[in-house]
Amino acid sequence: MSSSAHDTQRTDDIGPEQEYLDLLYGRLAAERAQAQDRLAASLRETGGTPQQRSQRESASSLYADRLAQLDAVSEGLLFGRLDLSEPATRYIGRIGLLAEDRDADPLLVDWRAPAARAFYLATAASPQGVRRRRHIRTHGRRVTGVDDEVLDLGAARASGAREDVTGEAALLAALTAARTGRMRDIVETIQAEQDEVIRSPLAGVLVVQGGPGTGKTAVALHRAAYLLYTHRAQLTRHGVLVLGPNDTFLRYISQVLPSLAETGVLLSTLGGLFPGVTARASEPDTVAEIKGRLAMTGVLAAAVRDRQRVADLAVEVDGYELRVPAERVAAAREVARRTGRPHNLARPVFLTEVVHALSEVVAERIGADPLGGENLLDEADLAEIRRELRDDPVVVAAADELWPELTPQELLSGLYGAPERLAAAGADPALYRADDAWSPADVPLLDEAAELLGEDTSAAEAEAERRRRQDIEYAEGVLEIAAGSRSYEFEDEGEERDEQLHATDLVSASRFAERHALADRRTAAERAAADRTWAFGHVIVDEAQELSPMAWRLLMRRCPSRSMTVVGDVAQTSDLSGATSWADVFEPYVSSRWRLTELSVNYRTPAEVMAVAADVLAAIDPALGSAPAVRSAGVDPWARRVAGPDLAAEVVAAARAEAAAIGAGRLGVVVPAALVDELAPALTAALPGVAVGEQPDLLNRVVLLSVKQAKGLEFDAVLLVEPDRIVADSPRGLSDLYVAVTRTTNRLGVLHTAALPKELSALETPAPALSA
Ligand SMILES: Nc1ncnc2c1ncn2[C@@H]1O[C@H](COP(=O)(O)OP(=O)(O)OP(=O)(O)O)[C@@H](O)[C@H]1O
Repeated sequence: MSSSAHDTQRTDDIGPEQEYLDLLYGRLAAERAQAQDRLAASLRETGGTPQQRSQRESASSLYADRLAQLDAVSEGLLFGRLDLSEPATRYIGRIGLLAEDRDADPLLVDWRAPAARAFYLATAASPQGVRRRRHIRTHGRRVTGVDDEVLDLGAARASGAREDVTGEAALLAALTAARTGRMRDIVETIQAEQDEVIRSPLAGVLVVQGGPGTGKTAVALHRAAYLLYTHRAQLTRHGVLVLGPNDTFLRYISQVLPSLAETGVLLSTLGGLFPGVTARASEPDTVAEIKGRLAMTGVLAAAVRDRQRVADLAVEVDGYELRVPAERVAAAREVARRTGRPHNLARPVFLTEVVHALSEVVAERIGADPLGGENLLDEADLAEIRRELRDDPVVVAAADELWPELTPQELLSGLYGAPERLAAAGADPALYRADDAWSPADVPLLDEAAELLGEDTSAAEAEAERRRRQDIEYAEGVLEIAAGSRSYEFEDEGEERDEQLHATDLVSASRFAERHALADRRTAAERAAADRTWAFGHVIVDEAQELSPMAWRLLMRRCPSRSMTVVGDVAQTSDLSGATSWADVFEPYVSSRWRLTELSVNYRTPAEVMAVAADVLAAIDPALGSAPAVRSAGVDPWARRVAGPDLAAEVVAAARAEAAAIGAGRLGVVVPAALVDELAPALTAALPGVAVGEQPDLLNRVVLLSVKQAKGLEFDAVLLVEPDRIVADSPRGLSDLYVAVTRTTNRLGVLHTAALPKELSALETPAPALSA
């Protein structure tokens, strides 16, 4: 792709655009000052009815949000201008700014507003009322350049400009810029097919299938920003979840939404979706695959039933042994199970039944008529006996032995740690594990267990009530102190004194406690992160092909509205329990009511590398077509065979050369998982700033990582080591190889000690087209 006459860079237009940018920054500062004043005023106000208080709180959070928004866009505030045939001019930016005279046209149109859409969609063939589209490049508050496209079909044809790409020069600049280790937003150069996905309606399941580098991640994040803008009230209340494959990836994408002035989105991995558990342990892929099977629902249900035991129950109460036979315990269990309640909620029923049985034994012992008549105890006596038994810790402990209250963690570690429990639940013995380290594949199982066990919230409710009383007592104390200190503390401070007089004279302790109780100021995203049962307003899943059926089950529970955006590539699936067909994933939940859309252009990987990747893709599935690259890098990928003992030294030498070739960019050294530890010492000793480890820091210039870790990431250069082992390491090894070769934005080099996998044979003899 090259810049054309149709797409011109103009220097004489910088001055006027700079003036406009100055005007916008002036307006931004004024809006900021206004929001700050309003926030301060609303924070100063106190008192009023609960309704007034809550109105004030929402106003405060509105002003605080606006302030955060205005601060977030100080970089790259303005990036586009449309000259319309009406005639009129429209400036497009990261947020909208109104003129001081609110009736006048807005000074800046938010990129998500309908009025901005032509910026992304207008082409020479379909100009949508646009005469000229201008990309305005800025650095800080300075305009550094403008690129114009005149949307005139004749001119476009004459110049040979591409019609499938908008803002060619700006796009090219974005794509060839050195990577930084953090993904950047693409708001200035969103392409038409991406815009379509971003602005797709909120409802329903939207699946976005696309090859590597087609912008799936970028589009998913911009869609989150768009949906929050368009459905602000609804989505701020319920929250938006963005699910990514691992923590390194989440850090990689973490700047995109803040740079679009959106922060209320929960970014999480599957391992982070069970509050209170950090699930990062690794485990064999085969074990994770078993855990991901839908059959685990049956296993867990059986595991729960297995914890509801039947045996003779014997307790010593008041020096006497009371015994309930196993048959009676079995009957109690049956009554509790028949309630259909989850395990922990059915437990009180079981306890009641057991206590009933015990009370009969007691009644028999102390109330039996020695003359053989009716029992001497009446119903009130029996009720009293039952109450005492129920409160007796010995009785409760004995019942717990048979029907214990369980947390999901207790159920699961109890199951994994005992071969006999695994057998009783019909589970694969491979799930046996001695420690308690949770892996991401455990999270959907913990969630399933939580559903099966239910939570007895009565203790938590009692605790909440206790806290409320404590707060009131505390408030009473505060009021007393305030009353005492009034006379001397605020003598000369009229306003504050008034405020104190109100507090002590007019407000009861309970109202005071209520007013000063910490309001839940957390955002929906923060509250959602702490709440296992949170129902999100929208769920966005990236690298969705990797999720297991059990993981989908969890996600569907978190998204009862089924308002979801799912992006992925079934050709890149590496997890054994991942998906190879979207229909298989969604049909069980929404039957055929999901929409599939495809992204068709690869923005990341250059044509030279895609020529190699195409052979790998064909080996995965000949029916899959690869997305064509939007540009060439002008560098041929290379492969070099080296002797086994020299591998580490060769990797160091090649890494050094590649790092030098990319200047300020980033180099990814992608190796088979087993080689990471082996190569790390040599590489870190020889090159400064090499990142390696479970969560390597991508800001480093050189990163050593496995394919699994490299998923979703990109580097200016990729050095791929021992590709044959990557293929051999997993049944999905070819998909891993496909992921590895498509991580580069520019250069690809391969080092191998064994023969190259045949899918990379294009690297042995450079293809004629490339060597030309
Ligand atoms: N319209 C665009 N303008 C500028 N850059 C873009 C555009 N679309 C995509 N890109 C860039 O292309 C690269 C690849 O995008 P992204 O990571 O979203 O692709 P992906 O489809 O998720 O890839 P993969 O499946 O391989 O992980 C990123 O650097 C992204 O910023």
